[in-house]
Amino acid sequence: MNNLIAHANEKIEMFNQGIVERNPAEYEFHQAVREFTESVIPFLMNHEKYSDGHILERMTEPDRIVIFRVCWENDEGHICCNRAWRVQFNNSIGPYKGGLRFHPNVSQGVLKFLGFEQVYKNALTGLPMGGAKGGSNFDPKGKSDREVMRFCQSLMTELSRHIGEDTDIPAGDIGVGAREISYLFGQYKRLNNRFVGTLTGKGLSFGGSLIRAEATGYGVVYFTQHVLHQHGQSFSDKTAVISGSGNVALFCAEKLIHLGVKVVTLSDSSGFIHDPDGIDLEKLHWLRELKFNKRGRISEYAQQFSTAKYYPDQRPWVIPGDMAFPCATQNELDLNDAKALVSNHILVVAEGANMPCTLEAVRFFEEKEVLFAPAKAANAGGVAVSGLEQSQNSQRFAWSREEVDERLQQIMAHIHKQCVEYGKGEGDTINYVNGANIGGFVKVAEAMLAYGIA
Ligand SMILES: NC(=O)C1=CN([C@@H]2O[C@H](COP(=O)(O)OP(=O)(O)OC[C@H]3O[C@@H](n4cnc5c(N)ncnc54)[C@H](OP(=O)(O)O)[C@@H]3O)[C@@H](O)[C@H]2O)C=CC1
Ligand SMILES: N=C(CCC(=O)O)C(=O)O
Repeated sequence: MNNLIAHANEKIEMFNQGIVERNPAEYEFHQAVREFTESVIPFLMNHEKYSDGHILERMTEPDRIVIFRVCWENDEGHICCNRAWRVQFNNSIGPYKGGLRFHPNVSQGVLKFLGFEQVYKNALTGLPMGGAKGGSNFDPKGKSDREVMRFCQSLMTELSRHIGEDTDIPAGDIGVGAREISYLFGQYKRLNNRFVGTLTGKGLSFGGSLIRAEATGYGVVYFTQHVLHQHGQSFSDKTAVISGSGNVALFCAEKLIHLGVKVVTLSDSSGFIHDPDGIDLEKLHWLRELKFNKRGRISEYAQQFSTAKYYPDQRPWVIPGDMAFPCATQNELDLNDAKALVSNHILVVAEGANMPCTLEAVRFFEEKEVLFAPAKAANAGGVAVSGLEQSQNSQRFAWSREEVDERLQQIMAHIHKQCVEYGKGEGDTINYVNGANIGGFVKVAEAMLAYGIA
């Protein structure tokens, strides 16, 4: 057995050395591929059918990357210039599908990690969706609505050449919410004179789906329920620490509160608030108004509610809780944060954000037998309901809130089932990282091998 493990580790190191050489300085992409191959290469060694065909080399090379300039005029009449990308990673099982991110730290390497993760996340949903990701280094923070509109219209003028309802369907992500999707879709419709579902996360009056805004946050909670149930646990009498205060974090908090969980933290890029009494639905409603409409800062919560305290320039993982939901951004929870959570007897960590835990943190949770729900399984609810939005658009019929939520719950249950099937370890243990990576891999690999050398 030790020889087998040594051989697998040697193959993993050799493959990832090639990834680093072929993709210089794209550190987030290296990290995503390393985590994936640490699950898949040992699986390949026991499944000959996948080991030829150069499958991993092909899977870790995007089909194409479009990179383009976006020029726009600010409110002072000055010309501004940003860079944008669309990484169309893999459409083996369906048209490219994935979000658009507007943030100053967006780079090709970040979007390749996001696009790569999206391929296997989308595969786990069971819906016909390939993987892609796009975005720009444009910072929507502090911009007027008109400036955001001008930027979105300029970006879509180029992006529309590369997308379509059967080609590539973008959606939201960090910095791309309802406002941005509306400007992008309006420009796409104008340029093409076609009203088709080429973006998801649209407004309800123009083809959007009920529950899409809530879907990622709700889905993380549904998935976590399955993980706890699988291990004889439940949400009863539990406390949750959450990071972020955007689309994913606020609806994760909402669903947890609905299910009786005490939510005690939320954060943004300036710091976090701790409310020991718990964030209730009334406080959450105030927060949604603050974040989505007034575009305020989380620090204002502590000014509004005297039970809460604001911690500038810190992350919430020092606050004791049973469950941690990182819902902000990549690598926001490192080894020191993981040690703090374990010292406070954390029971489960569920990733609402994409790759929020560093590899060292994930390995530490594994070593300490913390229940760990990885992003490509736990946060797939958003893209799943995006897929359901496409289904509704195709049939030109909208389902009720209950119908969409029921389908979302079924999809999250299906994802959990695949994780159990492919993640079974010794005894009754389940490695959800292996389960998600291998479950996603198998579906994509079957299609790629069937196509031959393509
Ligand atoms: N939207 C979706 O459908 C899905 C999103 N995700 C992932 O969930 C995460 C959050 O996305 P979403 O809620 O949509 O985005 P939002 O823009 O709505 O919210 C992002 C939140 O994260 C915080 N944040 C962003 N960058 C940083 C940073 N560098 N350091 C600390 N905090 C940061 C923001 O704070 P501030 O306001 O200060 O910037 C904000 O509170 C991302 O990883 C995204 O990829 C995953 C699946 C689906
Ligand atoms: N940002 C998203 C949602 C993508 C989508 O809905 O197409 C993600 O899954 O990371």
